[in-house]
Amino acid sequence: MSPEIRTVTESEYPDWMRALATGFLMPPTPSEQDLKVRRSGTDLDRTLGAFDGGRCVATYRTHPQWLSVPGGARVDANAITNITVASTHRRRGLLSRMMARDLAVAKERGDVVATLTSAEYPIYGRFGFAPATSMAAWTVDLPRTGLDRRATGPACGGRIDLADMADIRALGPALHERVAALTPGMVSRSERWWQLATGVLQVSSDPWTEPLSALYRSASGEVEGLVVYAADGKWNDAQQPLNTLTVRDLLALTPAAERALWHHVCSVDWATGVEVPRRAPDDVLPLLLPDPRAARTTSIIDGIWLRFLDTPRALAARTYGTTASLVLDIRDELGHGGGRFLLDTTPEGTTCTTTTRTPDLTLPAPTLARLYLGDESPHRLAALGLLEENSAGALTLADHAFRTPRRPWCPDVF
Ligand SMILES: CC(=O)SCCNC(=O)CCNC(=O)[C@H](O)C(C)(C)COP(=O)(O)OP(=O)(O)OC[C@H]1O[C@@H](n2cnc3c(N)ncnc32)[C@H](O)[C@@H]1OP(=O)(O)O
Repeated sequence: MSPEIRTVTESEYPDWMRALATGFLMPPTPSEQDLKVRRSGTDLDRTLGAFDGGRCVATYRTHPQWLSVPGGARVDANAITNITVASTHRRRGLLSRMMARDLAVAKERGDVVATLTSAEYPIYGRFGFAPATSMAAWTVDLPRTGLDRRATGPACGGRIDLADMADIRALGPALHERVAALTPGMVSRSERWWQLATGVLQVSSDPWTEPLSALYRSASGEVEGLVVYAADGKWNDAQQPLNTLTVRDLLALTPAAERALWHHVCSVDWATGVEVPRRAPDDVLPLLLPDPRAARTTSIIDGIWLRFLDTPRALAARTYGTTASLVLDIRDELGHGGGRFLLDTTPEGTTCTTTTRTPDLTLPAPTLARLYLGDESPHRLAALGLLEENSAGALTLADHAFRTPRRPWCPDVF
């Protein structure tokens, strides 16, 4: 008999957690404390398990989320996480069954998109997802930056103040929301997210050490940025400091804050390197340095993966770079996001409605997901055979409409 897929009950939760830890190749038995902390962040109504002979053999969980889109609006997202299938039950369709069930529920609930961050690239394309943001890892060779190490603070009238975790907890959430309104691709951070980031809640599988932090305040005293970083404490045999700082979070509301915070991190005594694991590929970091070659991108990978549940609402929620009228024929093999839509966007507003008009562009829903937040160029996607131009000029128009001045970015993995 094939395993039964259903929501998980309170008494089954420890078994579900054991299956999750096993699937992620972690020590399978969570401590009582870990169970308590993880349970407090789990909505059992949105937690699926597959059960075979009374044992949990697959896990799947979702939580509510908003996703920031170009122009600053937010769309409701079904954020998917904690997916595992036991090695004894892999490739028998369990993920496919859990995904089909959950996407239908999310659509019914009225979510506009589903989101996830993917453990491995090949898993989710078949379910209509595609990467909508990119994540770059940067490494900075501090002795080569050419920065004036005598400089002590921002030149623009603002100031940097050292902070502690209580400051970050108190001031971070509002700052994050303001930055998200300017940054397509960012997703909501719950109170729990801030508690985990600042050590109020801790789980042994993700050990937390208290980081260093600082705030940027504008000349008028307003908090416009924060940075959170940790040092690795390394020295060489000749008793010379060789610390590498790892930036856990850097949020900047204004260019002045962004410049000041990078300058601060790149000027800390004892530090010879800075690692920045999750930034946009077009981050201004290198160009802030007198020698931009001191900052290298060490990897660029996919960030947030997106699939449409309500395509017209998603398209109407964002703003566009130019006035455009485009008929998009969207193919979605699993349903939920397909159809032919007329996207009409003017400075006064945007509408997106079902139409029978001849299409200007034909594309699968995952291709639209790549375009949606502005990370990709329709011309590039057409060159890859992922998008078809049906009327002359439509590609160029779509390029001007969909691209954003700076690439979308999501600093979070969930
Ligand atoms: C959002 C997150 O939580 S990301 C974390 C995802 N989890 C993991 O990576 C943990 C380790 N991996 C696993 O637990 C499992 O391999 C899973 C969950 C990725 C896949 O579960 P399964 O039940 O084996 O998937 P299912 O049988 O439904 O596969 C459906 C299709 O996807 C393909 N597929 C599934 N996983 C993978 C993969 N990792 N790489 C490539 N193809 C894959 C299957 O081959 C199958 O293709 P087919 O229809 O052409 O035969």
